[in-house]
This record gives sequence, structure tokens and C-alpha cells, in this order.
Amino acid sequence: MIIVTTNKTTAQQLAENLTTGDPLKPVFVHNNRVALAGVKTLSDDVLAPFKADIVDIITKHHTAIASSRDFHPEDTVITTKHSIIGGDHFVFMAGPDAIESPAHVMAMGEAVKKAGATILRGGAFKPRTSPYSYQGNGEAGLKAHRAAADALGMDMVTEILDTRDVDLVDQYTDIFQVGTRNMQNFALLKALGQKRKPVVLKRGMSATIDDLLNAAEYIVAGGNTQIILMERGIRTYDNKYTRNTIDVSAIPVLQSLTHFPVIADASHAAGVAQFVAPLALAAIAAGAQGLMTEIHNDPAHAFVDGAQALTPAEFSTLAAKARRVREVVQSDLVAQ
Ligand SMILES: O=C[C@H](O)[C@H](O)COP(=O)(O)O
Ligand SMILES: C=C(OP(=O)(O)O)C(=O)O
Repeated sequence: MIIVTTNKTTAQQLAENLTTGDPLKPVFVHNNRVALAGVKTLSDDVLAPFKADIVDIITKHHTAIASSRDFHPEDTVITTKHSIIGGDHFVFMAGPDAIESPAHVMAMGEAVKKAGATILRGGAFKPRTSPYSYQGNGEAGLKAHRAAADALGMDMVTEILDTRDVDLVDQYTDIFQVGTRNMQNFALLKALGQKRKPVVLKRGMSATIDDLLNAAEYIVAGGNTQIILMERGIRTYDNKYTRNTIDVSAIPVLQSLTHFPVIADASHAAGVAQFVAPLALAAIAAGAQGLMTEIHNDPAHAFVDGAQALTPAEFSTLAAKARRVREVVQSDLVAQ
């Protein structure tokens, strides 16, 4: 049961009063509204003395509160050293799939920065389908990634796979990334909820929109409100021509339900370089507030996911078109 009150003092009393037998936890405070979440459903008698200040009682299972736009109407805008993410801003996160070497991540960083990216992506811990595939170069990769981001004046985003690595990755990165395969790794989400750094939360490849919002809720419930949601394609019945199916509709739907920035990764959605740009532009047309894109100077020899990597020149063209589409989406054009 979730109880929403308009009065912080009442909420306090309510929380204290109802602690016995059913600990109610204040999960979110915003604009003088406090949501209290507990396991049990409380009877009307118990709630009666507090009725005047209770604005909502939610008994529906699977309701995200702190992530909801009802509770937090304004867009969340996240500011990092080199980027502003969310609201009317548009951000490019780009780079190689995996950190291959210090020189390579530096060269890829230079290329994406030139095209307008402010966030350098790259994985040092790679979630691979097969245990025999390249798993990433761990801390050496994090160091190389950090050095490139610093030298170029960019932010760093990298994937975290394991709760045991949270503190290690935290030493290097500006933004954590939770990949599609870990969207419901609740231990990891709780651990990131304890951090005060942005988290890119990718949609699970078989996750519903509510699953994604509840995964975000795990992070916010810990006190970390800097979440960036990412649509990266879901599994559908046809994966012969594309790797996944980008759910373009999820972008405006998520933006209507939640205040967090919504960004798209067309690289993992398409799985094929040829289709990355059209899907990316479609995502922006649908309102995406940024793009994550993979690039490689020699896709045929990329350590991971070469088939979906754009060359630096292709990324530069996409970035220019992306800005144009974004301008149209944000313009006040009216029919003549
Ligand atoms: O970034 C990438 C992931 O590690 C990759 O897409 C997983 O793909 P795989 O199925 O080839 O391991
Ligand atoms: C593994 C990645 O993506 P996803 O989790 O979307 O597959 C990635 O971005 O490197």
C-alpha cells in the first residue's frame, strides 16, 4: 500500500504511528507531497485520523511512485561536468562498444566529440551471451576510458554488471550504465540507489514499460534520483533483419508517465549498421532526449558488436541529421 499525503508533518506522524506491525517507509518527498510505502494494506479505521491530509491511497500492485510524473510533474534535468541531460536538452553518448586499448578509446573519443558528443561510452565489463566471447578488460579499460574522457573534456559512461564492482566503477565513471540484461538485477539497482551519480537504465529486452519504471523505482527508493531511461529495442517475433525491435512508442509513453530523461540506443536495437541511423532519427522524431551510438574505425575488427558500429564519418552525418530532426520536434511550426 502506498499512501500519499500533502503534509510533511502528518506524513511523519503517520509513519511513526503506523510503524508497529507495518513499517511505512517515506519513499519520496516532492512539492510538499510525501509518499509512504508499506507492505500491508491498512484498514480505514487505522487511517481515519489522518484522512484530511491523505490525497491518494494506492493499492495497485506494481505502481511506481517516485518515478511518476503525477508525483513529480517537472522534467528531471541531470547536470554533469560536461553535459545537461533531460528537459529541452539533447545529448549524444557515443563511443566504442568495448574499450579495446587506450589509443583506440582516445581516437574514438576524439571522433565523437568532434561530431558533438559530450559523453564517451565504452564497456570495460561486457555482458556476453557466451562465456567464451570477449568479456572486457576490467580496470585497465576503466582507466583508459577515464583518461580519454579527461583528456577530451567529456563525461564517461560505462556498464556495471556486478554489485561487487560498484565501488571500483564508481572510482572512475561519471555515469553508471545498467544494461538490458541487468535491468531487473535488484541487488545492483539497490546498490546504485545508494550512489549519488547518474544511472543510465536500459530497458530489459523483454521488459514492459511498467517493469522499466519499477526498476527505476528501485534506484530512486534508495535516494538516487538521477536516472536516464533508455529504449534499446525489445525482442519481438522477427529478429532476422534487425537484432531487436525499437519500441518507438515507448519514448512518448515513458515521457508521459515519468519525469526522467528518455534516450534511445539505436545501435543495439538495429544490430546492423545500415539501419542504425533511420531508427535513431525515428526515436528522435518520437521525442528521445538523446542518443547512445556505437562507433568503430574498423567495424570488421571490433572486439564486440562490429556489425552495428557506425564509422566516425557515419556518426558525424547521423549527429548532424539528429540535430535537424530535434529542431523540428522542438519548433513551434504550425500548418500554413
Ligand atoms: O555491447 C554489447 C553486449 O555485450 C553485446 O551486445 C552482447 O552480444 P553477444 O550476444 O554477442 O554477446
Ligand atoms: C551491452 C550494451 O547494451 P545492451 O545492454 O543494451 O545490450 C552496451 O551498451 O554496451
